[in-house]
Amino acid sequence: MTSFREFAQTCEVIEGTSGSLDMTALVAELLGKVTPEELPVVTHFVMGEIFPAWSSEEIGVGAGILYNALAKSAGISVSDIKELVRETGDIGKTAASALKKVSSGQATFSAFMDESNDISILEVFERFRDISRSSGKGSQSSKIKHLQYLFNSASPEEVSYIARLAVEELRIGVGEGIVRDAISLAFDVPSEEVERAFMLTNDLGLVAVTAREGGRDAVLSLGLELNRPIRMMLAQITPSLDAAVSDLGTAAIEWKFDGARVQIHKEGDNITLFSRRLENITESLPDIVEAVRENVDAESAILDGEAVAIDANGRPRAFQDILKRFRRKYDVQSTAREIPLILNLFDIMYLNGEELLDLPLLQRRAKLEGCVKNGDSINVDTQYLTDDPEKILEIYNDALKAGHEGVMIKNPESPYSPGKRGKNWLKKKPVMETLDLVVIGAEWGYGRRTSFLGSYALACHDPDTGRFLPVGRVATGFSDEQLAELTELFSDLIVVESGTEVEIKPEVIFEVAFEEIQKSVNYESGYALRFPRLVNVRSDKSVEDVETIGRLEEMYLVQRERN
Ligand SMILES: Nc1ncnc2c1ncn2[C@@H]1O[C@H](COP(=O)(O)OP(=O)(O)OP(=O)(O)O)[C@@H](O)[C@H]1O
Repeated sequence: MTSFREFAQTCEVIEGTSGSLDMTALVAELLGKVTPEELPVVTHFVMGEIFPAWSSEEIGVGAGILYNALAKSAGISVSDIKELVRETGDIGKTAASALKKVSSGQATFSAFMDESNDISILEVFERFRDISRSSGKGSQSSKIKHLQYLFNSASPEEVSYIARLAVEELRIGVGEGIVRDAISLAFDVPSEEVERAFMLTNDLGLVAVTAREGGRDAVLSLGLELNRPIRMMLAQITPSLDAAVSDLGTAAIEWKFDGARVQIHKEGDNITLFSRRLENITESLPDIVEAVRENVDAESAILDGEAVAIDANGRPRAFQDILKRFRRKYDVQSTAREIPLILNLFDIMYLNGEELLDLPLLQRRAKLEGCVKNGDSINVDTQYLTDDPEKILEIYNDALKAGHEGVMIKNPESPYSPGKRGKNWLKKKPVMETLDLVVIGAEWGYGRRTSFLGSYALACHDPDTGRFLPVGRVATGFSDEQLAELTELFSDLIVVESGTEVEIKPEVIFEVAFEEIQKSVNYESGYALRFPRLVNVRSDKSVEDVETIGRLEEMYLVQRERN
């Protein structure tokens, strides 16, 4: 059994390390020495996660609960905790400093002194799981009690990482890339194979355990499983239709439908739907479930498509309307009548027990067409095969006339590459690209807007280190009503508050339009946005979808080519 103390010590060393190779080696060493039972937990913990991203379990601890638990454990007031947060600027340091005062002043924390009383990694995990399962009336105080137990059982050094984990922000700079490489190093499996298994299972904990127990062969044999979502294949922007044709030659052209992505798993009559964030959204979309049950002739299948909210004339409605359907928990049937959907299927990854990922697109397409009967709410649209830019332009204009976004230009020979954004799928839209960025901070307004959070600090993602890198702020594009809604949404996500500035747990994604991406020394990402404005709050996307620093670079280069 490994103590949480050992985990905390490794975190401390990693925090003081900057090179990603050194970090990878430290994580590999940690993964190599914990017990098989602890391995999945540690794999997630080290990335600041408690449960795998696809899991429906959530810890649900915000600043309010955490401050309360710390105050109670340290025997000081919540405002003292807030004061410490202002001083230290970090919840981990706050926790350590609040509890250090207690441990040096009183003898109540005798557990620190005696290593045999060390709390284990699994005990910490089990408490977190209990917290996630506290629900309904009294759940707040039950969560506080569990946290108090953890704080009171740990040393100030450990407390720092328990507090950070409780809000799922470990801040040691370890992201998916480093954990992937660490699994590869620790258990001697090539990194690309670890990556592929991850894209198929969405769970690095599972991949780590498999690699340790069965080595390379076992990792290679990890495959698709019905009812476990796989990462979606993504598209790259192409600056022009001509450029796309010169990249791909003869290409498969489809409309780029204006809706939201859905991955469908069919196992007999049992249908499960996953959103772009890989959340299970089956309950919210009974009409799609029914359409798949009636119109997909397959014993088992995994399908990919875009659900579009349509008006009385069959034209796509505003994006916000589709979000009203996704993840809806009440009034599901009446909302389904108000906002009908049509599911446009465009890919198939699995059919009747056979994995299709490595089949060329055109062969997958034939299988898709073979098993779907088009109907009012399900459709496999026309796919054109051409290398003529004029013809593609015509299809593109038709898509826009019908109210859709543009076209997808796909390599007819390409496999389905889960989680990849590459040249095999290109997209062309008329408007300037928007960016999906995560909100990491905000500022309390002034004058009429003092009670609203505004001027949101935005960041992109560095997959190598797992860190979010600031790219600037967005302060325009908000109505008063929206600011009120956002203030409420963010109130549970505030991690640190200092004067009018607040730091926010990275969870909410803003889709932002802008005039231009500029190089900038003012922000850690090295880029800044000219005239950013909010287009949509993308509650269908998660932090995994945030633009990477590499993509910003790529968009910067495309923009330079265009101008
Ligand atoms: N025919 C189609 N084939 C593939 N994807 C399609 C198609 N029609 C619509 N889409 C949507 O386009 C998206 C592909 O573009 P991209 O990979 O850039 O995702 P995105 O970041 O959601 O982009 P956007 O914000 O432009 O929709 C898919 O996620 C899917 O939701």
